[in-house]
Amino acid sequence: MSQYEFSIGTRGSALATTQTGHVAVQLHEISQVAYNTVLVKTEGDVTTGPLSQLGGTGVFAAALRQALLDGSCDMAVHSLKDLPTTQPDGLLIAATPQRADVRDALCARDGLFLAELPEGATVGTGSPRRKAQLLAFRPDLRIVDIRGNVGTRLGRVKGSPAQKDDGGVGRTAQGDLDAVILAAAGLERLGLDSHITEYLDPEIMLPAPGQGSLAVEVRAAGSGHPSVDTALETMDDVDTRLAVTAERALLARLEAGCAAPIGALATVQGDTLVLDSVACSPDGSDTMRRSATTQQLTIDGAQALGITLAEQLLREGAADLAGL
Ligand SMILES: NCc1[nH]cc(CCC(=O)O)c1CC(=O)O
Repeated sequence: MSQYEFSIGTRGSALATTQTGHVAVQLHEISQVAYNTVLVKTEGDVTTGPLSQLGGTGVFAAALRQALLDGSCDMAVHSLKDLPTTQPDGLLIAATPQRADVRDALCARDGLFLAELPEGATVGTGSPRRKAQLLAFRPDLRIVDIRGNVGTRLGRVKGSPAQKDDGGVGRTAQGDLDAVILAAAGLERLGLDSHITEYLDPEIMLPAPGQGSLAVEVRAAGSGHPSVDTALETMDDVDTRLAVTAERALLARLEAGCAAPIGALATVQGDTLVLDSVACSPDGSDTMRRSATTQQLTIDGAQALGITLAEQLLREGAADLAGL
């Protein structure tokens, strides 16, 4: 049985390899099955230019999914928020591990909070969702479209500390922005959370559907290793699964992708699943926040909740508002 091992695919970024490494180690510890890692290059990694203009959704996920389908690997670990809501034939999400911090994080110069940034301060983000919600709260801010990996983005902040051992934060000669916004989960997974100057309250900044959550995807027939399949079941977190199912159902019903100024966050509170959502005009001048709840704590119940809330948003004009 020495050849018995599973093969786990990952993108090459520091965030992707870190996330995949954690999942692989956990699966190995539960199943005692050995593993190997397969590096997969994706279009999102090689294309430069504004993220919001990259062709369609799923640039990060498509190549990983192809590697799964053609048998180059047995499972793939995705950031769920980068995963298109349409599930390809032949693949399924076998586990959504317990979710990390869902919030967006401000990484500002000089320890500043969002409310303390000076009039007209520059904030870097490539996300229309973050841009719109920032401007809704602080219309004076100047939002700068940036992209690149987490370390590159942190390096854009003025006076960001040069550290060789902090995950490759390349200090540009000096930063040019007052702040950037990144997902807290990614920063924490990379051990870079010391750069966070404020965890943004979801009342101000609703995260992307699926933010902070990983998805372990396998072929429909499973990973090919019964004890690894069992380990995947063990790793699946029910509350996370319910929450992200509701958030993604909302996104799918809105026919919106990760480039839309739409935020959503579901949480299990006792016996209730609460779904909060926001649709914004791209310039943040107009926002529509709506919430709904269900006591049906099942996948079907979560899906219905997302669809119901999306349909309410659409009835009230969210498609025109958010440019969907
Ligand atoms: N779009 C890139 C991406 N995909 C997942 C994360 C962070 C981790 C997560 O949200 O699970 C990030 C970076 C970011 O948005 O700051």
